[in-house]
Formats: sequence, structure tokens, C-alpha cells
Amino acid sequence: MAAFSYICDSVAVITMSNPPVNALSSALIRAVQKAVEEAIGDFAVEAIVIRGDKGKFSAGADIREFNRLERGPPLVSLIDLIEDSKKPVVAAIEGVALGGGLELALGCHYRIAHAQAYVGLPEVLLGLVPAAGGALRLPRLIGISATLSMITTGKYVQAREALKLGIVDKVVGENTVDEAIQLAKKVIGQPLGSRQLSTLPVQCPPNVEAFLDEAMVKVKKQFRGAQSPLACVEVLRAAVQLPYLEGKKKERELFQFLYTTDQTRAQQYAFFAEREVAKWTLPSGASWKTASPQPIRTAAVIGLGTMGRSIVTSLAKAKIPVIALEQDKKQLDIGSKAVMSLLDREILKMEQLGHTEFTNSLGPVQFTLDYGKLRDVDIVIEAVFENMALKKEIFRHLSGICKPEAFLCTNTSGLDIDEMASVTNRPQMVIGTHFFSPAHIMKLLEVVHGHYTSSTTISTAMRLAKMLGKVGVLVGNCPSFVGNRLMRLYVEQAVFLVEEGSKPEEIDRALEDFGLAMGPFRMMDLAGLDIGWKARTEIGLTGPKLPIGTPARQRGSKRYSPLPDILCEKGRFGQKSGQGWYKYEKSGGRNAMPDPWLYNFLSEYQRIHNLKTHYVTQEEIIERCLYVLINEGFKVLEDGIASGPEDIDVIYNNGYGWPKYTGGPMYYASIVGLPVVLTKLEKYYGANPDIPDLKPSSFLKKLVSKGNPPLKEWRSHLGFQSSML
Ligand SMILES: CC/C=C\CC(=O)SCCNC(=O)CCNC(=O)[C@H](O)C(C)(C)COP(=O)(O)OP(=O)(O)OC[C@H]1O[C@@H](n2cnc3c(N)ncnc32)[C@H](O)[C@@H]1OP(=O)(O)O
Repeated sequence: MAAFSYICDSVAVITMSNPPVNALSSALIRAVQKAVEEAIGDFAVEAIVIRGDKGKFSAGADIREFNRLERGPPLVSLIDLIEDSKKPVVAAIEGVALGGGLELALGCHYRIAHAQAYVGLPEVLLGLVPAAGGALRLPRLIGISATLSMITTGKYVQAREALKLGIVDKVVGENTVDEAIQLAKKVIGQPLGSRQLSTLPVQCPPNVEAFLDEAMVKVKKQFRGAQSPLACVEVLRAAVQLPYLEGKKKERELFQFLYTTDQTRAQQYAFFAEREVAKWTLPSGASWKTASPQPIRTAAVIGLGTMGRSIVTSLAKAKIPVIALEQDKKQLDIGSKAVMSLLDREILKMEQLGHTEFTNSLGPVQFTLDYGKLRDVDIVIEAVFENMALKKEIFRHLSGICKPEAFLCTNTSGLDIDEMASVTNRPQMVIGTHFFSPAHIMKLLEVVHGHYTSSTTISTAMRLAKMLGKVGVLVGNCPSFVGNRLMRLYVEQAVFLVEEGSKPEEIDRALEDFGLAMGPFRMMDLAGLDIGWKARTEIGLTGPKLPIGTPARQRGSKRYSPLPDILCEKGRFGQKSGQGWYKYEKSGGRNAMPDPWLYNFLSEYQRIHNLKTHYVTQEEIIERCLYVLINEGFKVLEDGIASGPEDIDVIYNNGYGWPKYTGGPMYYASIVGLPVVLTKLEKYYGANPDIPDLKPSSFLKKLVSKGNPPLKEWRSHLGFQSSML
């Protein structure tokens, strides 16, 4: 744990060591402080280099210590000690310098970074603000505008971009520590005034107050409901308006306020939940620890529709050579052009960030009509449209062509993995890899484990997620898996509320105000209403397969709303047709406007079906839409489709635009209190007995009867249910 120092030609090298990421725990801060004091007091030492052990500078404050009552020595005084040192201090940044790690480096007089390193102030992602001088020193180094972008988004900045911005003084390809020692020697005896960032003026754009006012408005809109991005703008205002020492007080004040909020607790939970889900275990005992992933050196994608194109892009971005296959020449031409344009956009983005080498580091993409080219790939991802017969035909075909060691994946968003696996000669190597659109951007990969899937296959798919920069969540095989299974009920509830008298824009506003990235109606319009319509037609919920005489608003004993089907029959498919739940300026337009036509249509619909409408409050919208989803989450746990509430939360936070500052649906339920959720569900089910999905799940009831245990104990109450994992 201890930082130790040694002297190399009058340069003391201090190594921070706290595996695996050298998080600045109380013990590490104390140890570094001691080492710096020793080095400063040692006559033989003329300069100091600070580095992190095992190729990582530091991932910042030790988040695991956040909830402990006893507090260690403040990082701020260590950083001040470093900055005030009369002997030059150089940070040798390898791997990461994040949060408090970067703040410590900003206290150093010089910074050298390895080309593969990245830096950032991601406190905002934990619901906090940088509070060890970072938000005050950084604008003095790189200006208000660049700092604003970094601290409000928490984005990680690669070394070359950091150099361009002025965060680091030099980027090196190798021997970072040796280079830092050389630099330290070179600057011995030189004045350090201009290198003590806290003493410099803040670099402001003209009319900085107006700039910050505008920033506040933008940030409020962009991070709706989140407190920490607003506090980040406030810290910058303090940096501009106040002398450094007073700015420090304000920084501390904001940090201490945020530190006590539910939002930061939820975001810390979300952070650890993401790491937790990587540690999958099966009831058989196989786990992430015992299974060995196989190497993925080459991949193929079948189908170049919207999903296929972005999956190819995602693989290419991860430098995995990929073969993209289409069934006919016309589709191949359209698809390949679309992929090339996506890749061009990615290259442009990277070039703008200063990564000139990026073009060469994309994995090569080859387009083909020939299945034979897939003979040697390590993994195939099928991404054709949702038709079981077609998918089975493809899997049968792949079985005969691909090498026996190749893994066969499907991007289905809800069809049966086992049925596909059953037509192959390697069912144990078939797995669902459910990407989210656009796949080269969205962080989630739902990894769907079928009955036959081997632990090696799971481990390889989970490794693929990591290679693509995604969070892989292992779930069991059931219709619609986890994400869409819950989402379907949420959307259905929203449509029922429209039948009952609410308007799409009222429902969207309520849920967007809650923090969801997009309300259900805008989401349906964006995705295309025809997709769900086709799926419902195929399974006979509507269209020609629907038995004659079926009541319009009932399927079996359950309530059904034909509203989305009727809109499709009228050619209202959403954005693509210029009208859906909203109207748009043109086909393909994005500006959703309430549509008076729809109001008339709904009144007529309510009249025809003799529906009694009522005033739907914002509270009812939130509760019915979210609690029905949460209720299904409990059923998913009960069915053994997800192994814990964390899995569901990670899926929703990363794939469905759920506000991370509420932790995810299951964590949110735990904060609201399970007895409250249960009581409300009972009330809504009582009023709507034809919506059985509102009937509280037995697992929810069980948890309430056990005294509403904290979320981390829920798994232990699952009992001996049959796990599908
Ligand atoms: C006054 C307050 C001052 C400062 C405030 C702060 O500094 S807040 C902290 C800001 N830092 C961060 O938010 C960094 C978060 N970490 C990451 O982004 C990634 O973990 C990282 C460092 C890029 C490494 O990613 P990788 O994919 O390689 O590994 P993984 O994420 O699985 O992490 C490995 C294990 O390290 C644990 N860990 C990571 N960061 C921290 C941290 N700051 N504190 C404590 N622990 C950390 C992570 O949980 C993993 O643990 P494990 O037990 O193996 O699951």
C-alpha cells in the first residue's frame, strides 16, 4: 500500500501503490504525503517525480471509502504541499489520471503522459464536483470553456488531446518515468511561479458571465434533473469571480452539499453495479473466474440493416477486422455505403480530437455476398430482421460453413436463443448478443445465455462487450429478455393512459421530467411504430391472424389497446412518415409537435369504445408507467432471468436512457420504499383488474413481508427458484 521513494541522480521517484488502480485511499494519501515531505526535506533531493504503480497513475479518490464515517487526511493539503514545493515536481502519467488523480497531477509543476494514457475529472458521473482544486486549477491552465466541457460531462481525454488542450506538457510513446526523470533534472533550479497553477489568472472568454449563464441553461437541459452538472458550472463561476482561496471554500461547500444527496449515493451504486455485473456466476458454479474466454481476432456480421451497420462500426472501432455480409447486391451496396459513412464520421470525430493515427487503427471492413468468406472468422453476429425462420436458416447455414471453434451470436431483441441453437451443430457455442441502437454508441450489450450455451461462450461474449467498450450484462433466455420485457409493459401502460384521457405529450413530459432521456411516445415515433405492429401482426395480436370476433380492446382476459395498430393502418409510423403520436415538419423530421388530428381521433376513439376518461395526474403517470416496469423487474428476478437487481439497473442505465442519478429502476424502488411501491400497485391493480401486469409480484410481496430489506440483500431472499442462468 505504501508509497515509497528512491533517489535517482538527485531525483526522488515516489510511487503510488494501491492495486488495481491506485485509488487515493486515506492510507495512500498519508503515505504519499509522508514521502513528499521526506523528499522536500532531503538535501540530496533536487526534484521529484510522482508515478503510479503497475502502469496506472491513479483513478482518483477511493470511492469505496466514500461511505465510511472516519475520514482520512485531505487530498487538498497533499496537493497544496506539492504545488508549494520549491523543488520541481513532475507527474509521470501512465494509464489513467482521473478525478483526484488528475487533481494531484495538476498540483505538480509538470506533467508527462504516455500516449495510451487518459485523464479526466469524472466526479460528475458520481454525482459530485471536483473538490481538490481541480475545477480551480484546470481553468487556469486550459480555460473556462474546455474545463466546462470536461467537468460537466466527466469525459475521459486521451493523452494527445490532453496535450492539445495544454493539460500535459509532453506525450511519450515509452519510458514515461524515465522521460519524467529527465525533465525533472532539466528544470532543477528554474523558477516555478508560472507552473503553480493556483497562482495564475483564470483564462476566460470575453463576457464570461454571459457565457456561464448560457452554460447553465444548456447544462440544465442536457442533464435534466441531475444536480452535479449544475454544481460544476457553479464551481467554475466561483473560479472566475473569487480569488483562489475563496474559490476553494466554495468548491468544498458544493462538494459537501452533493456528498449528502441521494443522487451521489445512487450514482456510486450505479458505478459499482456496472463492475458487479461483470462478475457473473451460474448455478452450476461456472463463473467469470473459472471460464476462459477465447480470442476474438476476426468477426463477421450478417445483415446490414440499421443494427448490422452500427455493429460493424462498433467492431471496427474496437480494431477487430470484420466481414459484413448481405444477401443481395442492392442491400450490400446500400449497407456498405452506410457503414463507410458511419466510419467516416467516427474518423472525423477522432481527428477533431487530435487522434491522427485513428484512421489506421480502425479494424478493416470487408463487404461480401459470399458465405464462404466466413469460414475462418472467430465469431459471427447475425443481425437480420426479427424472423425466426430466416434466422434459423442462417444458423443452419453458418453451422456448415464456419470453423468448429467459431461462436455464433444473434442480435435478436427477444426471440428464443435455444430454437436458433437447436438447428446448429454447436448449440453450446450459440449466444444472444443484443446490441442497442446505435450500437457503435450505446454502452449496453445484453448477453443472452441459452439452455445449451457453455461457460466458455458466455465468457467470450462478455469479453467481446469489454473489447467494444460496452457493459455486458448476462441474462437468461425468455421472450424479450430483460430490457424489452420490462419496456413493453411500460409503453403499454403509457398507451392505456392515453386511452384514459391523458395526452402523449403530457406523458412524455412527466417521464422526461422524472429524468428519462425520452418519453415513451417520442421513443416509439423515433423507433418506428411499424416495427411493433409487424411483430404483433406476426404473433396474431392484430391483423389477419387475429381470430374473428376478438374484442377490439381485449386479448384473452387482458386489456389491449389497438391504438398503435390503428395509427399504423393510417400510415402513421412516426418520424419516418412525418406523423405518428406527434406530427413532424416532414418525413424524417425530428421536431415532435402535438397534433390536433390526434386529439380529434382520440375523442372519437373514446366515444366509439365508450371509454370513461379521467384527469390523469403526473403522479399517476410516473407511478403506473414506472411501477409496472419495476414490478416486472421483480418477476424477472423471481424467474431467475437476471441474477440480481444490479443487472436490471445496469441494463436500464446504459440501454434505456434511465437517469443514472436515481440508480436504475430497482434501486429507485428501494429508495421509494418497497411497501410504497406495493401499496400503489395494489391500488392501481384494484382500479384496473384487466391489467394483470399491475398485480404485485410475489417476490415484491415477500420482500415487503421480510421488512423491506436493503437492495444488496434481495438476492438472498430469492430462495430456491429455478434459475434460468
Ligand atoms: C475530495 C475528493 C477528491 C476526488 C474525487 C474523486 O477522485 S472521485 C473518483 C473519480 N474517479 C473515477 O470516477 C474513476 C472511476 N474508475 C474508472 O473509470 C475505471 O475503473 C478505470 C479506472 C478507468 C479502470 O477501468 P477498467 O475497466 O480497467 O477496470 P474496472 O472499472 O473494472 O476497475 C477495476 C477495479 O478498480 C475499482 N476502482 C476503479 N476506480 C476506483 C476508485 N476511484 N476507487 C475505488 N475503486 C476503484 C473498480 O471498482 C474495480 O474493482 P473490482 O473490485 O475489481 O470490481
